[in-house]
Amino acid sequence: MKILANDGISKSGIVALEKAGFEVITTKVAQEQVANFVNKNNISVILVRSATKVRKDIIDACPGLKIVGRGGVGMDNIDVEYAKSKGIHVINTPASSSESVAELVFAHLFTGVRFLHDSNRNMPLEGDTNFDGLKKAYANGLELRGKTLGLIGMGRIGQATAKMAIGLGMKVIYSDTHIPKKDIKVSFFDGQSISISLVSQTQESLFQESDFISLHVPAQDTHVIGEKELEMMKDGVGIVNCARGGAIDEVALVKALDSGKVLFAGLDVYESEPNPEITILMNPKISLTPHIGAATEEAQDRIGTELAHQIISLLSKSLVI
Ligand SMILES: O=C(O)[C@H](O)COP(=O)(O)O
Repeated sequence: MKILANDGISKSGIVALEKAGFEVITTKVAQEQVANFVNKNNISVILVRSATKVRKDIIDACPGLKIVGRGGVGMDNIDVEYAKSKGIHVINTPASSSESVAELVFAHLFTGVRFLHDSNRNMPLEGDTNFDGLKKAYANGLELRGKTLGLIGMGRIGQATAKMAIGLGMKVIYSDTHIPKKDIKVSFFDGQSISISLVSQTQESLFQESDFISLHVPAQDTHVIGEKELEMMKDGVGIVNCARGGAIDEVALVKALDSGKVLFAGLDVYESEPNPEITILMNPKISLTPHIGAATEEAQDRIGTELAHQIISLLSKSLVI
């Protein structure tokens, strides 16, 4: 059986799949050529990340497809129900990247409270005498310790973020209509652990109480944070979005950054991806990354291995012929 890993797959995934007798093709096929390539090469399994879309058109055009695999969490680039209705198995790897995304959330938080994104751009070149001026400009940093982090969404990534926040000495609050309460267990290097019980609260109260807010929601049809929600927040709040672009109204965010209502934003995802708006890209109060929450060697290694195991297991159960 042939597998097209169109957005790449880790070496560990390739090794496991090849060991099981699959041929893994990692050529990047342009979106409009995917159906043609799949049919021409008798591809049975297509593996994607967020870049390649597996929509109805591809599913209809490729009757030989048996499995669509998403190396990652969000399935918004795949017409999941339609694929299933055609007898195609759709799999993803929801647990593999939580720690990596949570660490990126903190990279943005630390960046925001110490202005790293701005100071990196402005450090004086040779002969420039403005070092002291910059020292003054970035003199009002904040500590995360002791501050309140509000998490919108308490799934796996929300929980991993909560653990790190608790480890740093932050107070964690959250809002998630699907998870009314959650015990967060933080384990330390010496084997000891603590467990903290959290209870979901309304988004409104979370907006009012949080010093920093991080989003952990799937793709949305409507904004979770817009003008009205921003108004409810504390003055000088910091906001991080490593979830999905549509969760924040970027026009309202830029306005709130300009007015000083929001101190900084850390964005890994954008309303118009892969070409974020220039007002976002040029904003000195936004720390930017190009949708790299899951882009660590460790996460991709786990993702590749998990995809391989799932594919092999589906076949061994004779679910896919
Ligand atoms: O949903 C996910 O898993 C993340 O958004 C990562 O997407 P990526 O695999 O395209 O990096």
